[in-house]
Amino acid sequence: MHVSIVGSGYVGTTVAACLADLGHDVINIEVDEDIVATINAGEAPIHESGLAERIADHAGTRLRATTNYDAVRETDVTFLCLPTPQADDGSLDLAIMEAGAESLGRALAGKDDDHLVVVKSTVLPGTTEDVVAPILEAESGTPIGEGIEVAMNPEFLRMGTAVQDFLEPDKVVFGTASDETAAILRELYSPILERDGTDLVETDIREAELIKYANNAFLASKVSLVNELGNVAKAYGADAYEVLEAVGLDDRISERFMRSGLGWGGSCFPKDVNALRAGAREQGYEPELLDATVAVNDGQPRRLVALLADHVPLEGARIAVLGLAFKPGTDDIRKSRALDVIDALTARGADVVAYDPVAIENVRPDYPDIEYADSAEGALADADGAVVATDWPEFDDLSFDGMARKVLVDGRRIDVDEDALEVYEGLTW
Ligand SMILES: NC(=O)c1ccc[n+]([C@@H]2O[C@H](COP(=O)([O-])OP(=O)(O)OC[C@H]3O[C@@H](n4cnc5c(N)ncnc54)[C@H](O)[C@@H]3O)[C@@H](O)[C@H]2O)c1
Ligand SMILES: O=c1ccn([C@@H]2O[C@H](COP(=O)(O)OP(=O)(O)O[C@H]3O[C@H](CO)[C@@H](O)[C@H](O)[C@H]3O)[C@@H](O)[C@H]2O)c(=O)[nH]1
Repeated sequence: MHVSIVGSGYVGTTVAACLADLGHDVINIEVDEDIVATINAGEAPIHESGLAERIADHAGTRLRATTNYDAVRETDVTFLCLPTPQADDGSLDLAIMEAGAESLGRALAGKDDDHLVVVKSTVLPGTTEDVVAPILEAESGTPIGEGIEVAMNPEFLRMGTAVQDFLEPDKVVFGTASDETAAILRELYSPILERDGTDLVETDIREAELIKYANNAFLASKVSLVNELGNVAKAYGADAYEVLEAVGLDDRISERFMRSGLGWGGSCFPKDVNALRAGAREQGYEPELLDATVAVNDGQPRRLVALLADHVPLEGARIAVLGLAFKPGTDDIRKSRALDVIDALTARGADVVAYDPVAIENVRPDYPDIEYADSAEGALADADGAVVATDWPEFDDLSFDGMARKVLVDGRRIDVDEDALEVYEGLTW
């Protein structure tokens, strides 16, 4: 099929390269000229395992990129993969989606054959039908249902494993208003749907939109519950990891997403949980559990720093922060818990020396006054204490020999030789 993809960030680039790999003819429409040039040169604009090879294989043949929305006219289906950020008050900001829908609608004006517009961005229930569809209709002059159809197909990929998550998903969700539309999506996704292990969910548009939020709210709340149980375990002098490993053996609970510690960050959980909270309030419902999910998450960095302060007077102390990315395997620092740890340490007068294998340059502009080291051991040298904020595998089996005081507070349960330390404290164990 001929497919256009509007927005070529994490989701748009991954989906485009993977659909090209599945045999479709794909064009990315992107406002950033550097991204367009990078894709057309056969290179990946972001780092995701398996992405560069796919772009190199298909660029110039089945995969192209352009800044010109008119390219959608040569395609049958357009995916909107635009950002849906958080507004200052926590609610969902649809300005970029609206601008993209306007450009797309204008480009579709007078197109002869039928066109399907699929919202892949994470949007609250009603957005596709009540915001995107009316803009498309107004700008194209074509009534929805008479040449232009809309659908919603949320994306569940994780950063770091995006290509694999897209090609080998647990589930694919189609939110459509007609079986004809669902049939187009089934054809587009057919190799993925045919593999063992992919469940297909066909539902209405509103449900598809909410499935994405419910999924992220569930996972974020699971980690917050695990963290709350971890804090209780710590208060009792028990090891939360042993407790939760046993709890996870119950099929109804599952052993995945059970790592307690500093909590969740990233470009999705924080903004999506907040958008759902704001949306629920707008609908007249008080989302008390989701409020608590955020409150527990916000408390973890402060708890980590308070634990360290029990062992090291922080005023004037040299403290190593190991890990800056919001999780291992990425240089993304958006809403990383490590930044909250740095804020709490500097507020208490500590001198921070930070290390991360890939994320330092993303932190430096906003934190020009802290020190950066080029290895974990470099950060630990002469430090009066250290904290682990991201569970990079390279932090396993660290040497603490150079530390002024061998005090480590671990927010992520890395593998540590506790005997090599004067003090080792886990956040929840
Ligand atoms: N990143 C993830 O892991 C992930 C996973 C699932 C779903 N999502 C959701 O998918 C959506 C996109 O997320 P992302 O992480 O890919 O965002 P992103 O910020 O990485 O990429 C968005 C791209 O859109 C481009 N863009 C902005 N305005 C444009 C316009 N008018 N026309 C064309 N291009 C334009 C930007 O330049 C950017 O390259 C969001 O709703 C997000 O919540 C993200
Ligand atoms: O047991 C766990 C698991 C995760 N985390 C933290 O949770 C955050 C999110 O991790 P992860 O889900 O792996 O990262 P994302 O790439 O943000 O992916 C999430 O957000 C995406 C965007 O919506 C969705 O598509 C994915 O399904 C969803 O997992 C990170 O800070 C992790 O450190 C924990 O603290 N403990």
